[in-house]
Amino acid sequence: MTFTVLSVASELYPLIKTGGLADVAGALPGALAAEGIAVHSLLPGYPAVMQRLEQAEPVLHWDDLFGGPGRLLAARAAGLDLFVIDAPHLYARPGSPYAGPEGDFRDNPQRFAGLGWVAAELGLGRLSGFRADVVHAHDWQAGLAPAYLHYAEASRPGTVMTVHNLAFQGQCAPELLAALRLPPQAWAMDGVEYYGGIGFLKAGLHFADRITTVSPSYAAEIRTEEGGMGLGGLLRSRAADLSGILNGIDTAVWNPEADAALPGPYSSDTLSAREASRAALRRRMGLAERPVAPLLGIVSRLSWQKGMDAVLEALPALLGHGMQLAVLGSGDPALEEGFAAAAAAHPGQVGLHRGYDEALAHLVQGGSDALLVPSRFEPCGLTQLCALRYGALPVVARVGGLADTVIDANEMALAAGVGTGVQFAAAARAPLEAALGRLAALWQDRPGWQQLQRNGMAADVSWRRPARHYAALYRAVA
Ligand SMILES: Nc1ncnc2c1ncn2[C@@H]1O[C@H](COP(=O)(O)OP(=O)(O)O[C@H]2O[C@H](CO)[C@@H](O)[C@H](O)[C@H]2O)[C@@H](O)[C@H]1O
Repeated sequence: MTFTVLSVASELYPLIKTGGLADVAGALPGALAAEGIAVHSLLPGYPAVMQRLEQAEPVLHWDDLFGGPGRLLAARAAGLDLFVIDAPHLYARPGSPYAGPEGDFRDNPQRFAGLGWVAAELGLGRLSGFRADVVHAHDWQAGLAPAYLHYAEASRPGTVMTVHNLAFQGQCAPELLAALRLPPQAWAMDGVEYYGGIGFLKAGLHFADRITTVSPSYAAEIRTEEGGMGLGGLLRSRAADLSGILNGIDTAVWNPEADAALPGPYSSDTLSAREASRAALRRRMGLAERPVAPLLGIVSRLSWQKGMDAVLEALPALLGHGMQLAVLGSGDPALEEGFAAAAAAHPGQVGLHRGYDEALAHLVQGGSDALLVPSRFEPCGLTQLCALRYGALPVVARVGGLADTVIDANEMALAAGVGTGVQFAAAARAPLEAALGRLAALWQDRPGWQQLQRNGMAADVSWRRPARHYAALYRAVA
């Protein structure tokens, strides 16, 4: 019989995406198919999702799904097998899946309890003809699924909880316990209680059979007091069940040899053809033609996590090396303003595109000489993987998945011919400045630089290896 996994996530590329979670949830099913694992993805029926469904068929109905009627649709879209929760009172809101103009939706606890509860229903076999061997919950939005499955006190599938970002934990008031269909005994340290409230991620981390996060280094970091962000103790107590599995990227979506967002294709054998992408990026970002020093790119949420304040602080040093900066991002208004001011003060040298633009993200990867990722913490990071594949040298903070995926071009690595980028100590001005100095020195040796590009482009950043790890984990918990 086919081994089946129910993947539960609040985002799924290409249907709905605010960050890397969507990329992972969208790419893993295809990669797992090669391992003989069939994945069905459960997600909320936001308008953007409902519009894209093919062959949607109602298969379950509830009169009261956390405040209104709901249906479960079995559907396909973008080559994925989906279960979509059609519950307009919870999900029929345009824009972000989490927030409106006034901030986070106040009923997010009910909205994502709905996601976890339907996951548990499916896991418990309520839909005839569907049986999951494993329920895989991603991030806090799916965190209650393992709790509902536990409290059902019935035969249940294995459960896996994956942390994509420990900073987002999903908490709500204790008074909601009954409204969220959690039994009274759930109100305990040994249950969903978390610092006096109900913790969605805490619940998932407590009840899931296995916990994963998206890199081995982050798996170690989150067991520390500081990296644990309040959950370090729990994660230490579950250390035996916690592992890190690196993310991959979809190498069909991210392929410089066939990318419609680039002016032309290139490969590691035809690096000179990359020039056209660099010229296009310069035009797009209003940057001067200036081949004397590397053009640095950023594709990022502009946030504290991503260390973008350090980039602004190190900007004089960056410009002092003659480097240029092309920034694609949005987020924290103060940081957006900071980069806008920098672009205004240094026309032709600093370019900014505020907002989210998928095609431009590809052009930044294809046109930059190096990609800056100075995160304070980074569970895995996907943009540095894209950079490796596109021949942009990743310049990354030595944290989490950035430390695990980029080989620092230090002397030994250069001598061994294995470097792929530059690492530096943390998201602070001085180490970043030092890293820029090293980058400028590497740039002086053009054949050496091209070797680093080729090393990066030869790295396997696909989902092949990670999918094997997930498959082994699933089979171990089923
Ligand atoms: N302005 C913009 N325009 C277009 N595209 C943009 C963009 N800004 C960001 N992106 C894209 O959004 C994704 C961001 O993914 P990341 O993994 O880098 O970070 P994120 O913090 O969202 O994910 C969290 O989950 C993922 C998945 O596990 C972890 O890798 C990560 O460390 C963790 O913080 C990438 O695909 C990137 O190209």
